[in-house]
Amino acid sequence: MLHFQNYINGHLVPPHSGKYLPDIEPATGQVFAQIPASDAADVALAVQAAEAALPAWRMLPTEERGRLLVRISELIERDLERLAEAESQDNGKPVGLARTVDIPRAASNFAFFGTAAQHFASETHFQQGVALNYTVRHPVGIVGCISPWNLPLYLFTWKIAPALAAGCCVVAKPSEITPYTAFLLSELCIEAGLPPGVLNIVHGTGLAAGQAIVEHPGIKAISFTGGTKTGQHIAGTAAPMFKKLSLELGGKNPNLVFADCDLTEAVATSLRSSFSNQGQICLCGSRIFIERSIYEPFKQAFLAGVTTLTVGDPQEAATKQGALVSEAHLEKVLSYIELAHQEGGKLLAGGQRIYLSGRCAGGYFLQPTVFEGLAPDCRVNQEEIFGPVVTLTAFDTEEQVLSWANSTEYGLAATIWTRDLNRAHRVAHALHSGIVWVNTWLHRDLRTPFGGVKNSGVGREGGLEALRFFTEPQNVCIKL
Ligand SMILES: NC(=O)C1=CN([C@@H]2O[C@H](COP(=O)(O)OP(=O)(O)OC[C@H]3O[C@@H](n4cnc5c(N)ncnc54)[C@H](O)[C@@H]3O)[C@@H](O)[C@H]2O)C=CC1
Ligand SMILES: O=C(O)/C=C/C=C(\O)C(=O)O
Repeated sequence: MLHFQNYINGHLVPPHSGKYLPDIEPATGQVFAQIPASDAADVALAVQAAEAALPAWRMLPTEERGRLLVRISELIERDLERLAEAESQDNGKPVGLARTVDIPRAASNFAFFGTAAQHFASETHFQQGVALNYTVRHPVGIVGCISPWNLPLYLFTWKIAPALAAGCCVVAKPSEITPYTAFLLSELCIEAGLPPGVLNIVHGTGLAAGQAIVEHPGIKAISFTGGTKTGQHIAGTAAPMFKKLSLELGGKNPNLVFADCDLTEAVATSLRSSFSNQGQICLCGSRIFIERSIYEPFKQAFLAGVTTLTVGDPQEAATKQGALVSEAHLEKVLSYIELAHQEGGKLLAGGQRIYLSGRCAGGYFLQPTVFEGLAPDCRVNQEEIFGPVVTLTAFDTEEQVLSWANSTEYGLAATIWTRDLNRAHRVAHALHSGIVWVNTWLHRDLRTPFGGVKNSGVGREGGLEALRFFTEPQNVCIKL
């Protein structure tokens, strides 16, 4: 049985309470590790360590901070295979996905922000003969980074790397459901020579460790990715304390397929945007709207594609769909499948839990599921399911599909499939969505602003936006 520890003040330490929580492998349903059940006492120690480390870290030349981040990135690349296997075991995702997407992206996050900070310039405002204003961007101080279970190391490092690059010290908490790679990261930070206290990783539940991070008065900003309800709760605690907040929350993303698209490409990418990571990505396109004249050909090709998505042991190379992250999450997704039936949906594919044999007999597997015939305003088409369940709906006009696409409380990402450039721009601008992809999906350039509107969040991550979030601008005005 593995035993993970907290990473506080440069050391791997047990939780103050001495208590541990079980970490379950979703593919088997078996406990494979114990994780610290940390609480406010551990968070207080982490903040103390961060406070001690902050003066030296913020004064370190940007290039030197960058060198350390690039070193961590290199160590992640060196350990790619081990990290990918750990991620797959902890999360249930196919190991091939962890190897090609999750872990390389975690390495890129550190390499990108290690160098991006060196290109982060501040503004001057010159009034001829009157005054010169210049802006200095100071690190916010100690910041809290709280991440979810769906892309564990990918999203954990997406927050930590810019915070460190900006000169902040960090108290971070990975999801208690997928803590493994965050623990391995602490070992790599020690090996890289990151000064003690600069990054502290506290494991435990949201209610104990997470809440303590949000409530600690020494922590000046919170960067959070997770469920919209949790984000709302965090904002309720942090906003009255005047903490800076970056919230990346849920999505119910529309995928708009126009008749003039490249159908083969649209189908292939829609299969990915529907079912990658078992549909557990906030960017997945769970509502597919297809122009009526190509509805049938799209549907037939899409359903043929679904039959190729082998569900199986995440460790096996042939597996395209692994396990859902937990039994509770599987139950939640199954309850939406039941709801889809009640709301009058016609099941086109999947819809059932899968019971594998052998090693994975106790795992949380679900068939990729497709419905049609559901009203755009029904609960299944309005609420975030966060699993391998999508709906197909035919539309007649651009106006109609836009009103359906914009009809949810979310506004994270949207995809448009068309060869008409004018339409692509027009529809993109009319979508209430932080991110719009045209003829692609999850094409990422780490310099771009990342985040949503409406209940999908507050603020933006990525590139300069992240560096701005982790710094406070100070204006200095000199009379000329
Ligand atoms: N936007 C996204 O990408 C994600 C959305 N979700 C959605 O949220 C639903 C619930 O999933 P959960 O695992 O419960 O996600 P969650 O939002 O509860 O968990 C995300 C992180 O927040 C922490 N947390 C929970 N309560 C907290 C609190 N009071 N203070 C501080 N930190 C806290 C958790 O420990 C975890 O590290 C999912 O079914 C899915 O619909 C879940 C994960 C990611
Ligand atoms: O930054 C990305 O490329 C993806 C981010 C995905 C999420 O925030 C999510 O699924 O929660």
